[in-house]
Amino acid sequence: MHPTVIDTLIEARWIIPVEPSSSILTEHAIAVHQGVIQAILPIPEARSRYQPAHHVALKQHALIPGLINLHTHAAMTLMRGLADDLPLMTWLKQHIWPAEARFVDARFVREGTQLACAEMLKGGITCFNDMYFFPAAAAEVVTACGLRAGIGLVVIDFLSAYASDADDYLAKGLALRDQYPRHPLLTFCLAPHAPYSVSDKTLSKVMTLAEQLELPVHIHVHETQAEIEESLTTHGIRPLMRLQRLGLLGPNLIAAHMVHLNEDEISLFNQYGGHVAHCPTSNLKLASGIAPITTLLQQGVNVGLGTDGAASNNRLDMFEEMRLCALLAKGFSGQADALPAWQALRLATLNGAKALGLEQITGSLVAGKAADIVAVEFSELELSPCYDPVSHLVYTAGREQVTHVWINGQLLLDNKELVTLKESELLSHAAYWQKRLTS
Ligand SMILES: CSC[C@H]1O[C@@H](n2cnc3c(O)ncnc32)[C@H](O)[C@@H]1O
Ligand SMILES: [Zn+2]
Repeated sequence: MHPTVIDTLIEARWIIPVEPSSSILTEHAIAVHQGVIQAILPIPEARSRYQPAHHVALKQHALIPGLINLHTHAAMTLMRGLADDLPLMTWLKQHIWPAEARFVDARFVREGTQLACAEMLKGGITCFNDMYFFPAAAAEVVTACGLRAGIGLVVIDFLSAYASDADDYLAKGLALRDQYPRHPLLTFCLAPHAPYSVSDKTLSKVMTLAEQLELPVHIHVHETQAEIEESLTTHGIRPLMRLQRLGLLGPNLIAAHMVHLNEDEISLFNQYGGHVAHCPTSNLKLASGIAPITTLLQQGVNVGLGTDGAASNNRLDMFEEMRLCALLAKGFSGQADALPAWQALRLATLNGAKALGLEQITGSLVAGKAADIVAVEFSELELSPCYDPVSHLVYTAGREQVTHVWINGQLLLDNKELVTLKESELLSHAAYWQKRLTS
């Protein structure tokens, strides 16, 4: 029988598909053609069955599904370290929002998002769920770099350089979505910033549009105790109940943070089938608290992982989020098995894909899904010996060990070198913005 011609054959010491079972395949290869995983086979069988245009043999590596950053503000890389060691509301109102009012324009978002894409690619992130001003600039960057993204059609009830009022934000967002019909890498979410910054009237419009256009809704919710107290004072009701009253709870909701929740709220959120973007580092750094992830997972809520923006994390590093979420769940519950390594890996991959409605496309390595693949090298001293590669991935490895990244079958990180972005250009953009933000 003649071998089948394919684009790429990637051989590795281990393949960790994440689905359908928690199995680890040893000395296997992934056959990729036209952006799609064709098969995962033992290396000798793959070699005889396929004739690849590109053959990549990764002898000391594990292949994992691309990591999915379920909540970020990519362009905020340009504000990393601008204001640290502050609680959320002081950080936002006294530092970040004034800086955004002065400096954020389409160029800021383009160059900040490029910087974020570079950092995320180098750390094995293949897909991110973004929420920021000038989303057209982010969409342009994402498509040029070849990442996958959920672009937030942001709306907030204040004037910015991007839009004048809620209707203007929504009109601009919908026009952007119309520019990318059925794009292979871009999806769109309606992104009302938070219950405290978006009025009932605007949230109702978001709900109607989400239903009409079948769009997910991405929003910050119950991030701090102060948010809940302010809502009780202003609306006489907790934010989550307000979202329920406005019809926003449901399987299309991606709720970022969800730190302060009572038992009734967890059960209500679960009944509606919403998704949580857990951001453990940002929640610690802004002193917001620790989200009750073990309880959410026990109830059956789909929980993914996010970094939040680089100005509140300060890294866009999903290896760190995996490790931290597993450790916090143990410490918080007093149970060492509260969130095992396998589950942390699932949160960072398949659960993120589910939240974005992309579970048929990405989040695991199975035939028929897009080839969103990350290679992690295991030859460092601290990764030897290796009894369990998933244990090392979550508890020991870091983004420094990521060597190759494919998205939709396209090689975007080749032996730690970015293929579609120039690091020297990114550094000069960063220097430009540093000068502007400090002048
Ligand atoms: C209107 S664009 C998005 C908006 O969100 C701000 N932001 C960044 N991180 C957080 C966070 O953790 N909670 C709330 N808001 C956040 C960002 O600065 C933009 O203004
Ligand atoms: Zn955020």
